[in-house]
Amino acid sequence: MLRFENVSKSYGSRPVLQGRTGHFAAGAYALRGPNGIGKSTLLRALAGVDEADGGDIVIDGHALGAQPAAAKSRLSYAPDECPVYPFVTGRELLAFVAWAKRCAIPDKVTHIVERFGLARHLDTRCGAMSLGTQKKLMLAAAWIGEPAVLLLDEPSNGLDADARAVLIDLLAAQRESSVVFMSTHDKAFADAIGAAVVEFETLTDREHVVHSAV
Ligand SMILES: Nc1ncnc2c1ncn2[C@@H]1O[C@H](COP(=O)(O)OP(=O)(O)OP(=O)(O)O)[C@@H](O)[C@H]1O
Repeated sequence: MLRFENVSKSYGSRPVLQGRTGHFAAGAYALRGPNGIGKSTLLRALAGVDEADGGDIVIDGHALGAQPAAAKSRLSYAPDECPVYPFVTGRELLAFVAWAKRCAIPDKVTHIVERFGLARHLDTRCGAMSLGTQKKLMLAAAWIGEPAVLLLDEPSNGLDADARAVLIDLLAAQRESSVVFMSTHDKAFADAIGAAVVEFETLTDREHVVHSAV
């Protein structure tokens, strides 16, 4: 479902990703590694948000380079910090994501919005939301479009205890049918989801990784 090979990325003359390779079947995976090693950079490259300099990325059978629209329609990405426009309301953000994915907002997302207690914030501008509320909104949006691959950057960061429990429940269910590939320093959260630990350093072309964690 998620396959990437020899992914590389530099910022200026500084290489951050070199030869990162991984194959992942449906399941949940907790990407671990020290601060600054490149986890967020890898997730952005896999999402096509920040284009890789080299390598191949395939999302649910679609090459991100050759078929970007098809590949992006099969993935969702929730960044750690929300790059949302401050003047857009929560409702407008969800509508925008649905428009970008050429689909309606599914009942499941409406249900997630309710479970996160987001309904009363939907007409608030994102810039006026707390960081935790913005985070919940971005996470709810990740369920739009029935993604085969969910790329989540530090998904438990900033969530209150109730929202964290809801997210654990959602991801534990989602891993049965999708790849949930998330960076996290939160071991208890990853364990509660039943996520397999993937050390960033092991994602190399020297050690060809094939993971299955359902
Ligand atoms: N847009 C950018 N421009 C220049 N350098 C960047 C940029 N984004 C990230 N970096 C650098 O790339 C390296 C990897 O950063 P990244 O955020 O991917 O690490 P990380 O493993 O996710 O860290 P953390 O665990 O702290 O979230 C860091 O040295 C960072 O300073």
